[in-house]
Amino acid sequence: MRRGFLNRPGPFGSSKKADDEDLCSSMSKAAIGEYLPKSNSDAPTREPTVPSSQQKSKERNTKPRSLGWPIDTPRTAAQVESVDEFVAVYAKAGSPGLAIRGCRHPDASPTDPAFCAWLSFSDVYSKIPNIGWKKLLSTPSSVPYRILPVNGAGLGMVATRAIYAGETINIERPVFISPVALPTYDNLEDSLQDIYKIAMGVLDPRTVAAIMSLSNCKPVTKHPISKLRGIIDTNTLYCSFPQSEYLPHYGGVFLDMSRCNHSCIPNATWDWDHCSLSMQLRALQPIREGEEITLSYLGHWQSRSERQRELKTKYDFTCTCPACEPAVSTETQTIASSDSTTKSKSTTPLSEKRAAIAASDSRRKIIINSKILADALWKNWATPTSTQPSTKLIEFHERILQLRAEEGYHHDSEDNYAYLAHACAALGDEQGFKRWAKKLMEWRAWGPGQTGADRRMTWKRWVEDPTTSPAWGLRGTGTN
Ligand SMILES: C[S@@+](CC[C@H](N)C(=O)[O-])C[C@H]1O[C@@H](n2cnc3c(N)ncnc32)[C@H](O)[C@@H]1O
Repeated sequence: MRRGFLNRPGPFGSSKKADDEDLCSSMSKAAIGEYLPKSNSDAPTREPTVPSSQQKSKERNTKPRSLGWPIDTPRTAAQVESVDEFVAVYAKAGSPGLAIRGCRHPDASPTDPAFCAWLSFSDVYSKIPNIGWKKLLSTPSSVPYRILPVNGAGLGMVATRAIYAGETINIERPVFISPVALPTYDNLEDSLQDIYKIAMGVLDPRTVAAIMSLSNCKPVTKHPISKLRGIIDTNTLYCSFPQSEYLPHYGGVFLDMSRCNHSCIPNATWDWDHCSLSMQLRALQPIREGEEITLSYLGHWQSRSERQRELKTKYDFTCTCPACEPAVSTETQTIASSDSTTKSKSTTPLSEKRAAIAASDSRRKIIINSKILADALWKNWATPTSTQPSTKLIEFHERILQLRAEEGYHHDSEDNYAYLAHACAALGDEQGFKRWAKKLMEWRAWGPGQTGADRRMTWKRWVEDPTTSPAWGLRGTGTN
């Protein structure tokens, strides 16, 4: 057997945070460099090698404490990008075998059709007991959407009533789960044929028919599994199983959520809950009745040309969302088409469009860079010895909130809200802390399941008594 590599990247494929980080490394940090220390004299004073007991006590008080969710959350292992990387992580995981599990409810018999066929590495499989998956209890009482034809994009998910920002639109289980990368034989399709046949065999034939009716953007060959493979590649949403240290990356196919089309300014996002094996679809913006519900298939902040390239390669379409095709003003269009002399002097629709795209690319670059710089800035600012002005951190995150809003992202700024709340706490500003923390909690981004409930409870406790929050008084002006 040659150890090969089947990788299914995409939204639909890769960890959102990992995507963001990859992008960061290739971009200039100049745009927000002004917020970072310019020289050593700006840096916090270093602790002596052998601290006195007084210094030790000061160190205890100033030692960085975890800021909790959404800033300090465990990261999943990095996505593998090449055959060599996959071979290495696969070996580290102990070269686990593949297992096919039919996921059933506890009251189903082992011969009943499964609601999901789960192709899993044995390292995950052995850690999750096959005792049956409880019925999903928390699905919204009436789903606020229908799957309908959408102009130029096949079928899509369309809102049947107004949906508020942060609202859970749907909670759904996948019908098929598979690792995003697999060891393969020389011929990929031959090696997958038996596996896919067994996997489809554990499902109800109606579920298999529904899977086979999903969209396929890949070429279909004569091979019996070519179409199914294309459907899986087109429709998987990223799911992770942190039970595996090295191979946590999986993709799930969903009968409804996989119908969501892409926008570079999406109005919805998804959160995976590995404990209940379910995906939550959540509104990022208020959505009007009749409006299409969209997801981003990409890490959010690439430039337009990078986005277009990736969408064409992976999903075979050209994006025409407002970020990719910004509207030009009718006034300029009229001038351009009716008066050729004025045209040469005024802004043409094309130059206006180019300028709008360049402005959007530049905002996105600053936003993505701010994500990596935020941690360094916090560490530099949130200490009594910092020489940074007390307003610096607040200005930084308020500026990012403004840029995000200009890009059409008005609500989903949980990291910025959290940093702003912690900055107020560091300055001993109780009201400021409560204001930003409440904004974070109103936004309801804590995610599904027990993890989400724990995150919410932590912030609720901090809001009740901001002096218990981790950053309280770190700038030395609070009660600490
Ligand atoms: C995951 S499916 C989405 C549902 C699909 N439209 C359907 O009919 O089932 C991804 C495919 O939908 C289409 N698609 C998604 N977003 C699109 C967009 N913004 N514009 C045009 N086509 C899009 C592309 O064909 C893409 O390969």
